[in-house]
Amino acid sequence: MICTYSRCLLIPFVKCSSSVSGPVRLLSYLTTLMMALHGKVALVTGAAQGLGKGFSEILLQNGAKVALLDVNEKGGKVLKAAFDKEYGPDRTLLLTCTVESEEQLKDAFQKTVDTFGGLDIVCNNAGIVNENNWEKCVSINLNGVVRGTYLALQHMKKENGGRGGVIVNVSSLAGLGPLLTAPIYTATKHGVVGFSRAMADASSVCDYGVRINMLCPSFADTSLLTCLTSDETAGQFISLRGVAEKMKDQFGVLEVSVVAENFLKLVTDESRNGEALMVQMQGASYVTFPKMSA
Ligand SMILES: NC(=O)C1=CN([C@@H]2O[C@H](COP(=O)(O)OP(=O)(O)OC[C@H]3O[C@@H](n4cnc5c(N)ncnc54)[C@H](O)[C@@H]3O)[C@@H](O)[C@H]2O)C=CC1
Ligand SMILES: CC/C=C\CC(=O)/C=C/C=C\C=C\C=C\[C@@H](O)[C@@H](O)C/C=C\CCC(=O)O
Repeated sequence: MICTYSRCLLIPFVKCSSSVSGPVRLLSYLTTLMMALHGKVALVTGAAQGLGKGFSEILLQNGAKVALLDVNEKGGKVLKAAFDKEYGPDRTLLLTCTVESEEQLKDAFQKTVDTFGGLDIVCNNAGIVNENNWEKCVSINLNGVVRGTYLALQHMKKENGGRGGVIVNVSSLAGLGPLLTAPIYTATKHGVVGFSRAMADASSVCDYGVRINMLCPSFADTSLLTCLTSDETAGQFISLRGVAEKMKDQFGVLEVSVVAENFLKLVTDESRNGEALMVQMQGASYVTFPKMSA
């Protein structure tokens, strides 16, 4: 499959451990050179587990170098060790930080650029469900995405000497329609969609050279799903636990790899800007938003 992103082949990653012979290692090296994202630098927030881990892995499999940002230092170290073994120690950079802190996130972006020499792909993925501590949910899910988008543009937009590139902000199906069991979560994800669409239009008009898209998955097989029915995070909506469970059964639960494959489409398809890709069990489709009058 020829990918327009860099006119290279999107080919299955040849797994290569350190114990294999020279020719195989050479093949692995040549394969990496042919990868669609070879030479690209990516940054993923919330990378230590779940969807962020899946996004980071598919970026590595396609040749990118990846900065792994997460507040969970222990989880990040476990993932970094696994990626070092699979892809080599120079392909990833682990940075422990919270997206709630301007200072920490700014420092992480700078360390990424200083280490890898630039920035081409940013995935603002970190997110939580907490209808109890709803201010924290807004702070991470919406404010964190705004912060990560602005910091990404500082480094990526052409007027700043950046290389351009793509930002994928992770929303949800709950960013397109109301999830009655989690109204604050719904609000944050709707906010991610509205903000990202406006920023994509601004980027186009101002010629930043940066595409900004949204990923809107349905329920996916990660630890976040436990928040649907947990007293601590469901808050006053715990009485709707049954409704949440029924919705999950009706919508089904996506494999992380399926969400990651659709994430890669938003990264590599240079025709997409300001678009929301909905990922559901029955497949993925781009959202058609209502046209406003001129
Ligand atoms: N799992 C699902 O059903 C769906 C998830 N999403 C979204 O996907 C994104 C990832 O969610 P999952 O992987 O499912 O959750 P997860 O809970 O498995 O992983 C979230 C990651 O983000 C990190 N994180 C949390 N707060 C952070 C902060 N303040 N700063 C930095 N890192 C932080 C966590 O440590 C964790 O590694 C979220 O934005 C979520 O809203 C969207 C649709 C469906
Ligand atoms: C509490 C959050 C739990 C897990 C993370 C997450 O984001 C899961 C979201 C899963 C499903 C949300 C569904 C929302 C559905 C309703 O809003 C309906 O209005 C359907 C909305 C869009 C459907 C698109 C379509 O098929 O037309």
